Amino acid sequence: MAEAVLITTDDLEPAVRLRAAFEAQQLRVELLAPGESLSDALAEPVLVVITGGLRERRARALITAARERGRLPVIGLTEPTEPTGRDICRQLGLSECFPKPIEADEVALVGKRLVQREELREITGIVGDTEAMEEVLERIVQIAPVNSTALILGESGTGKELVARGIHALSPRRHRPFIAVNVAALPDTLLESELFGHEKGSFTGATDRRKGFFELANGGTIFLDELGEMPAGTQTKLLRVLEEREFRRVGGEESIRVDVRVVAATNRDLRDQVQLGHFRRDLYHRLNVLRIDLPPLRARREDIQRLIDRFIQQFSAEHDRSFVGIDPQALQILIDYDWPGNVRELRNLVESMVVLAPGRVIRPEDIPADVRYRRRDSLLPVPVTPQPQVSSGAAQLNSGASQLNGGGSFLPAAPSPEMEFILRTLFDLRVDMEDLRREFEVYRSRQHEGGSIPSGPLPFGGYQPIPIGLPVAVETVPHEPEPPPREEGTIVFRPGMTITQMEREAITAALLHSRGNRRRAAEMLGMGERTLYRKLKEYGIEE
Ligand SMILES: Nc1ncnc2c1ncn2[C@@H]1O[C@H](COP(=O)(O)OP(=O)(O)OP(=O)(O)O)[C@@H](O)[C@H]1O
Repeated sequence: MAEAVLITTDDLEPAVRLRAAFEAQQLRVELLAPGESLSDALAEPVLVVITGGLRERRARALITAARERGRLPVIGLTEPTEPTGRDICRQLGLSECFPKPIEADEVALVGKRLVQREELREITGIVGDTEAMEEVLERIVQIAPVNSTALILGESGTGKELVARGIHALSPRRHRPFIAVNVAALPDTLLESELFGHEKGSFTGATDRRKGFFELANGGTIFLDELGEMPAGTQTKLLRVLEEREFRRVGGEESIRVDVRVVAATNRDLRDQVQLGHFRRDLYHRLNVLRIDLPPLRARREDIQRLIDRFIQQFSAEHDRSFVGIDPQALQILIDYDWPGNVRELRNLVESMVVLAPGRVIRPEDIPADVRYRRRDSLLPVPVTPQPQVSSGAAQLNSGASQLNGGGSFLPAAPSPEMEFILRTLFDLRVDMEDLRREFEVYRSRQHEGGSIPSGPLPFGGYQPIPIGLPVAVETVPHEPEPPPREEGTIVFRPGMTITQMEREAITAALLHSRGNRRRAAEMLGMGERTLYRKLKEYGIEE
């Protein structure tokens, strides 16, 4: 069935002008006569425009029917005498409102963008209804049709590649190749030849002439992920491609011209990299023309439930499991968690729970301990022994901090002020002890290295105590004990840990030990750099 914008004829004059304006935007239009509903339309609606009587029964029925169809956007035209504005618009369940008399071209432009936003969600699978994500989608729609370079900034796992794919998919280049290159995953020695190709014999192993990604992407888009990791020599060559649209293959003399749109992304602060002299200032300015900032997941917690629903649906189908959803308490734990690995971490977690959870609903006990223990708003790292009967003396102490759920396990609730005071004091004490212990170890290791022993007081101040109110947990659920704090370069085995969890620990420890140097970390772990890179992504490990 063809797709069309449905315009009601409640007010015929603007309806006719809007039809012409939408058609000028290459969108088909169908007029909906008074009394006709969405199901009377011959075409599949992609947008509904209600030209009058917004508070009347028919308009309300159309809005409800649009909602029932998922995400069908609705624009409403308000009378000059009617109140208008974003709040009114939301109250009425409309995507956008325009007061009469309207500027038909403006309404059609906004309408087209709404249609494209939904198209974008469908093509890329981007989930997010928060204002921050709506803005991101709007930016993609604006940026897509032009040819300029685009820069996407955001923490790892926030969806930068999805956005880059969205820009390509809505652009006139969409029928040409989209090539994604992860700059950090390629060793420096190979990067240039992978990007720009090489001539036969240009280096050991170059047995043939080979085209690089820029040539392969000709006419399309190249996505350079983790651009902040690009070595200086390659940055210079990239700048030349951006400015002159040409380059030479490694070991080649001939200049090759290409028509490639560059979309770059990084999770590093490129301005800092410029200040530190690690990134070319001119390249930064060349790239920073059109920019999209992706918010971390913890800054848009309202999207978490939608993402979980989407991933449960997706992975239940993929793994042939009949999952129906998530228990409200489990959902709250996931909403409260800080998601350092962002959407990727959430996606991986939901997949593992869909595969491993015994029931058809994700329950709090299906959530791995490390996620439950790092809850944003929990209070303390003190495990409280669970009390099976709430009537005992110990349980009374506990009762302010927990409530019994239907399944018989204790769930954290706000502790009483006395309880909170006691637990906070214990926590402070623990932090102080931890600081003392670390300071003492530094002192002792200096002594060991034969360095001068400070005669004054011990060098306090080198460590940041953990601020109160940060992710620490009062754990009253009768499960795993609280994991002991990690020391730099130490892997702690806890009973119940899986090989995967051990591997995650080992990778984190190796990175700490190598101060973030991936190559050294990979060597220590006896794995290839690419494998390490893949695992960092898989486990959502932040460096
Ligand atoms: N808004 C979103 N809706 C649905 N899925 C998402 C969203 N954001 C990210 N994802 C999913 O999370 C995973 C990571 O996304 P993506 O690779 O685009 O992140 P990234 O920011 O490019 O990460 P990195 O910086 O590590 O390369 C992918 O599986 C992607 O499909």
